[in-house]
Order: sequence, then C-alpha cells, then structure tokens
Amino acid sequence: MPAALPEVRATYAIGLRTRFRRITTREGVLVRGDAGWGEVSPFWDYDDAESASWLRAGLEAAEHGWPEPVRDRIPVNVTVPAVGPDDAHATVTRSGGCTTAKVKVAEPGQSLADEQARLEAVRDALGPHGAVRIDANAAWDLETALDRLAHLDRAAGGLEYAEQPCADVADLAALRRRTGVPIAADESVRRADDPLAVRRAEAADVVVLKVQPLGGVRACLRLAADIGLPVVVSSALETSVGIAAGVALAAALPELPHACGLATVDLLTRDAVPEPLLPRDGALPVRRPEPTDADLTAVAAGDDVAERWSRRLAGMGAHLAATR
Ligand SMILES: O=C(O)CCC(=O)C1=CC=C[C@@H](O)[C@@H]1C(=O)O
Ligand SMILES: [Mg+2]
Repeated sequence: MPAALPEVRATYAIGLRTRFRRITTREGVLVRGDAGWGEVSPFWDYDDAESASWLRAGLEAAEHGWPEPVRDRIPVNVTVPAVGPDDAHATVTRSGGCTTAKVKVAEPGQSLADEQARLEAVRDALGPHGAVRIDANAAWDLETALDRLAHLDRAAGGLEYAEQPCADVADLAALRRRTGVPIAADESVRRADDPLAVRRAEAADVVVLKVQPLGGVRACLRLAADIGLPVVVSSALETSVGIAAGVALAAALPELPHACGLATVDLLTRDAVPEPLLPRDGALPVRRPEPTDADLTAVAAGDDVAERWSRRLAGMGAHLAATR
C-alpha cells in the first residue's frame, strides 16, 4: 500500500543564478499538513528508492514538525560556486556577514589555476580571520587529492576542511592519515548504505548532514548521535521552506561547532516565501517562513512539470510504504 501522500500546494520551478551541481533550474513540491509547510525536492538524477527519504523529510515537516531548538541563531557559510575570482570575491563580500566560505572545486573543465585564483579571491574577501572550506564532491582519486589539497591549502591561506575529496571511505581514511587538512564526509553519509562506515574507518573529522536526503530532522539527530562526530548541517539547495528544516536540525543539535551550509537561498533567482532565510551578521534566525499565495503563483511550474512530479511522488510514496 502506498504511503499517505501530503497535500501538494505547489510544484515549483526556480532558476539558479549560477550553474550548480550541473543544473540551472531547481524543481520540487511544497506540501502542507497540520504541522506546517514541507518541501520535497530530490534532484532528477535520484530514482524513487533514493528519493523516498526526501519524501519522508517533507512528511515530517508537514505532519509532525520538529524537536525544540536549543539555540536561536545558526552561523552559516557563504557558498561559492565554481565561478571566476571576481565573482567569488563579490559573493563573499555581499554574503550577509559570513565569516566562513565554502568553495566548490573539481568542476569539470576547470584547472588547478582556476581553483587557486578562486580561493585566493575568497581569502582576500574574508580577511585573515575567516575560515575557508572546499567541496570536491568525490571527484578526486587519492593521489590527485593529496596533490590538490597541498596546493589549495596554500592558495586559501589554510583550509578549515575539505568536503568529500574522494568517493571511497577507504580513500578518505588514507587521505586523512596523509594530509594535515581535516576531512569532511558528505556523499559518504547521505548516499551510503552504511553511513556509520565513516566513523569505523576513522575517515572524517566532520560529517555533513542534509535533512532531505537523510529522511528528516529526527533521523539526522539519531544519526548524529550514532556517528559521534562534529556535524555541519547543509542544504540541498531548497527554497526557504526546505532550508527551515535544516535550520531546525542545526538548532536542535546538542553541539554546533562549525558554520552550517544553509545560506543557499541566494543561489536561487527567487524564493517561495516573502521573507527568505538569508544570513545577517553571518547567521540565520531560527524561524519557519511560510509561502503566500502570491509566492506560490510566482514560482509555479508548468502543467507538464507538475504532472511529472505527481507521478514521481507516487513512486516515492510506494517505496516509502514498502520500507516502513
Ligand atoms: O554546503 C553548502 O554550502 C551548500 C550546499 C551544497 O553545497 C550542496 C547542496 C546540494 C547539493 C550538493 O551538490 C552540494 C554539496 O555537495 O554539499
Ligand atoms: Mg558536499
């Protein structure tokens, strides 16, 4: 039997200001239940089985809400896509006071020199006291990672950490033993059959947790407790409706030693709420913005896209029901 699907209030299609993760438009559905608004927006390259966790997170938001916060502001990093140095500099400067930057590297078609120039520009914009982290999205083999990290650590004037430099947990562990740059695991947690393998292999200093891919705020809190490593909560490039779930997780974690990757609404050309979750003084407030009818109309996708999402939701629902 399929899982009960939430009430879909809008299917959205919103442009990205810069190509990110090789996409230029973000799509998803906004749902509404007794506890509030939720977002379900798995990327199109995820099948129904992998997307079922994203639906589970949207259902949690709409039907149950989230645990009580233990803090009221969430320090965040500015996210710098794989852009040129001038754009990277400007992105940091107009970030809303972020003192940590996460810089995308290993973009296909770009050179080490492109990455070095981007990192130098980011350090220049942040000043000496800011923190710079990079994300390679699992692109490098072990030897490439060792070589790149040495160069990029220098260009950045010191890296806070490198997120998912290699795909394999064994390679992350080997790299961690051979470099002074701390390692963060993202895909090895959110797309792995066994997210605890990172801990057992001593493959990471930090884990990146994302609410939708990991099936909700409560599922992430359990995972954080099981893994026992410092957590950075990051977005899955959602509207402020989805970002609010990440904020709720970051607000409920017992410890939050690093800035979170939740300042991504600015990567979208518009948001689905009147008051977007954007940083001020480098932090997001702990609140839950609500879309208005005018917002929903402004972000609404065409009928063909809405029809594709309706079929997709049914497929996710069937998987969720089968795994309950
Ligand atoms: O962590 C951040 O600063 C922003 C979120 C972010 O980088 C990502 C969001 C969505 C998809 C991913 O490719 C990407 C990531 O790998 O962390
Ligand atoms: Mg990542």
